[in-house]
Amino acid sequence: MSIRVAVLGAAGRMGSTVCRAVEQAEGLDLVARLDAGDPIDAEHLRGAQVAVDFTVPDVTEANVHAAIDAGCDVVVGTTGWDEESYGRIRTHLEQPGARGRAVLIAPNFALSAVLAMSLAAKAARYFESAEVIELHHPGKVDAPSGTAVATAQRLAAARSEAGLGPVPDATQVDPDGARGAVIDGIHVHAVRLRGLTAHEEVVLGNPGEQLTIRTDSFDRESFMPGVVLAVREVGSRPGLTIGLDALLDL
Ligand SMILES: NC(=O)C1=CN([C@@H]2O[C@H](COP(=O)(O)OP(=O)(O)OC[C@H]3O[C@@H](n4cnc5c(N)ncnc54)[C@H](OP(=O)(O)O)[C@@H]3O)[C@@H](O)[C@H]2O)C=CC1
Ligand SMILES: O=C(O)C1=N[C@H](C(=O)O)C[C@H](O)C1
Repeated sequence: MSIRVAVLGAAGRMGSTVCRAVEQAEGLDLVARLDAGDPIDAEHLRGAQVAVDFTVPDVTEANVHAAIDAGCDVVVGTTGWDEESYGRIRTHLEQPGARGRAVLIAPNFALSAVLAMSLAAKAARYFESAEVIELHHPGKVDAPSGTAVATAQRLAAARSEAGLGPVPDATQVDPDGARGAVIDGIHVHAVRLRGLTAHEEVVLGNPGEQLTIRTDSFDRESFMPGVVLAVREVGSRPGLTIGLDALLDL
């Protein structure tokens, strides 16, 4: 029996790639392509069991609530989530009408990026300094990337667990923000460049040495195995799952 899938943001860069991947995947059946202006309700979702959201940060949370209300499990790749919005999804999933429903939200579905984040978190405790540089296509609407935010949070958590203090930094004068965004104490730098797709470097430094962990998505194809895996698995994980790590046993 195939899993019926709806794609939200179906006309976008990721949504259109996801539509093709779902059409080609064994055991998945693409039943609805929704984009801006389309209501997200049972009628328009056309019997979908899983809705996949690759839209824009401003609307993704509302889409997920609507898809849950329409009886779907949801896989989300859109950025813009934080602890408060995760909390509202958890609360929604505890309501009687939504119990048993599942939502999986991942900042990055590419295997190389998921592994880079995991390796960086593992390495973080051994280095005095840590910074994140993310590099993307110039059509991206948000900065820093969701992946960079998640990476910085994981670096910070690993450092704190290991008892490390703040990263060394003598900067006192920086009127234009040249040191980048600071997320949980980790500096994050965003590059937007024609020709790029999605890339990230985590640089970790000690006296006399540096470890660089780099992930490159040259093509949106790189995200598809992770998205297809999430569509297949989400229904067996009721509640909210954040990140692909759990599905990969990392
Ligand atoms: N987790 C991951 O692995 C990845 C995540 N992303 C993230 O996915 C998101 C989408 O990226 P990308 O495809 O490049 O962006 P695009 O701008 O190419 O696509 C977004 C699409 O969503 C549509 N849209 C806007 N509002 C709604 C709505 N209310 N309901 C349904 N559709 C809507 C847009 O329509 P219109 O243009 O008409 O407004 C557009 O077609 C971003 O947040 C990005 O960071 C990207 C790559 C990988
Ligand atoms: O907008 C993109 O392209 C990407 N967005 C995600 C993010 O913000 O982390 C994932 C990937 O970096 C591509």
